[in-house]
Amino acid sequence: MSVAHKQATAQETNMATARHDYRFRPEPLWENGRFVPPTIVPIETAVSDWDWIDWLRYMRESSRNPLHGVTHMALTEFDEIATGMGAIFFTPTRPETVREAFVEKSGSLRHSKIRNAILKPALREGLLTAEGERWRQDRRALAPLFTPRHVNGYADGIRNSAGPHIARLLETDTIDFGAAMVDLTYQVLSDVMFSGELDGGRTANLREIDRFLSSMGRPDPLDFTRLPEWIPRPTRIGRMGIVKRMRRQVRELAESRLTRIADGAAVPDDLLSLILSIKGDDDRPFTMEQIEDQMITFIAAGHETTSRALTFLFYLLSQDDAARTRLETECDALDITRPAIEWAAALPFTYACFEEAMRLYPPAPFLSRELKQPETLGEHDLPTGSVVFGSLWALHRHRALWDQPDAFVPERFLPDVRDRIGRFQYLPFGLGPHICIGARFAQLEAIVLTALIARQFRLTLIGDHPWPIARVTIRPEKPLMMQIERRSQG
Ligand code: HEM
Repeated sequence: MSVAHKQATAQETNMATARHDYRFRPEPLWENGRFVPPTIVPIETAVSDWDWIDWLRYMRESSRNPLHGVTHMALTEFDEIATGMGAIFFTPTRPETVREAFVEKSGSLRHSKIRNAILKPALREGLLTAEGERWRQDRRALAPLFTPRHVNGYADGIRNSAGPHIARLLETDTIDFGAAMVDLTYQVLSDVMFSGELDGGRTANLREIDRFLSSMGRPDPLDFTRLPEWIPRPTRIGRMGIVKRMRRQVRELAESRLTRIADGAAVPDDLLSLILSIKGDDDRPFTMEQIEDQMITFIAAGHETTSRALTFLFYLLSQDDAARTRLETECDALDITRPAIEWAAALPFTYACFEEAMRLYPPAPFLSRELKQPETLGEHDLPTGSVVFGSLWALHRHRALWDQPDAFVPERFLPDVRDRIGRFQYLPFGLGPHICIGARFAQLEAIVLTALIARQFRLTLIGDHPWPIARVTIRPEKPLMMQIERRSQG
């Protein structure tokens, strides 16, 4: 019996007697020789059949875990439209409609209120949250920092930074692997972007960032209403202290760098120095506010995403011996004296595993927008204010787009068959004008870190299977406990 069928049966039983059981958690299983990790069981009834109790429960559960907001209909049919609580919600899942909405007609979209409510208090006018002319100018100014030439230049920096951090983090018997990956990607980013000067490598800072991101990423129930953004959200009160402290640290570092530059002293050749040297459209350098916003944004957008992808990748490998052996064999054969930029080409299966992990657990799962003018998307005429919800979770697991949609099948991403996957059905880095500016950096970093870890260590799950929960990123709900076995000297 397929997972979808099994889950459907469980649901039907529930539906006969009660409302949707948001607490139901299926067991992991093997299906047609493939590992299927436990995953969210979506609500089956059509939104049009819901009464206000269904809506209240849906809002409460979606606030606790936004993955519960993805309905069975979104996973099985194309372009779900729902009306409720005075708003229209449109979830494009036909790849052509996804392209139409986020590329061709992206000019009709703005970031949604809920996205702004979650991200803006901390990121202010950083690239992830800015819009209109401000965003256009900043994107143009920052784009050169992420060209292939620049990112390739970071490759050996990533590799040199990662080695000692991996040794420090994984030289132990058991570990919360998710936390270790957050630590690792933060340290690598901090080294490459700020030459490790941001916090002098203090993990206290890291813990704060982690706490801040996990609290920031949870929508407040009031975010689902039409109440204006300036009305304080109860669950967000008290979180801003962390943001203020981080901003102060970032400003102090930027100011001390600027002083050193003005004094003619040598400064590290890193991303911060580049940000401090770029000029906007008006030929002026970024203001201190802009620098703070962009640096906080790069920290927030740049380390958690990659760490989640690695966390789920190593979890999936820990369950699939054949895939793990193949990946280890490939990584063992790698000549690590070669420049890191050449590694990806030598590791096609490893890269396929990374892509498949991001299909099953897209680190940034939702592209949340609303219409700023009436627009036709797919077959629907939508009024101003309609929510356009790009659900990478639904797209990546859509029953009509993927074979064995919930199973771990890395081979589908191998180079000889990769082009069978439609351009607009797999979008871990988003699409359109707001496509991830750091994608190339993340791909490079992920392959380097995966190869270095897999050559030296083997991880075995010793605790519960991870239950995916969406905050800003998809993360395991509880610590992902792994046993570590040393394989080689690296
Ligand atoms: C596996 C790692 C990553 C994933 C899956 C990822 C995913 C995404 C996605 C889906 C978006 C689009 C959001 C939207 O349209 O609402 C995005 C935007 C963005 N990402 Fe990433 N990201 C990753 C790594 C990074 C890194 C390493 C950086 C920087 C160093 C970064 C910086 C940004 C920024 C600044 C934006 C906003 C772009 C704009 O609106 O112009 N990301 N990312």
